[in-house]
Amino acid sequence: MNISSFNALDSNAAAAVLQPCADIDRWVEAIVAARPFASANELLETAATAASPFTEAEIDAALAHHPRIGERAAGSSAEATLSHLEQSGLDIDERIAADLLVGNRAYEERFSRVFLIRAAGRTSEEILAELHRRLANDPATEMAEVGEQLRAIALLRLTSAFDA
Ligand SMILES: NC(=O)NC1=NC(=O)NC1=O
Repeated sequence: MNISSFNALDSNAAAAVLQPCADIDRWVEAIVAARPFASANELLETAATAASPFTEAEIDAALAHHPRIGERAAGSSAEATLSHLEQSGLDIDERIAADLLVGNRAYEERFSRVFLIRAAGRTSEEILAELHRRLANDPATEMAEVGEQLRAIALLRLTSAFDA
């Protein structure tokens, strides 16, 4: 989509473009309200600022839709399609899949939410190493890291939506 057609959308339609990037109403509404944008980059800057930080409540609500790393996103929603696309580049073999399953479970036990990481541009080994590293985080540190990953995924999704 180009920025001028995004500017011209009514608020609901504009929000529908943004929601699959991060299902956080405050964030979506802040970007919609900041229109018109002179460029896609201006939209991205607004989005980055509005996502710094996401609150714990916003993060936990948004994570409800993220599939586990290594698992196929359920359904055919825009968000599920994006998740699948982002994870399709992962070269997950038997061993890695087993280690991710164990690691995801341990992470969910410890932090009571799904392990979230920007998968695009990372190998499955890097993701497994990050999972093990972050498992050792204290809850507050990990909360901040999750927020950063959610922000990175949202901005990546926005960038491809506006081919910025
Ligand atoms: N649990 C996850 O990390 N999920 C995801 N990471 C991505 O980059 N896309 C996802 O859906």
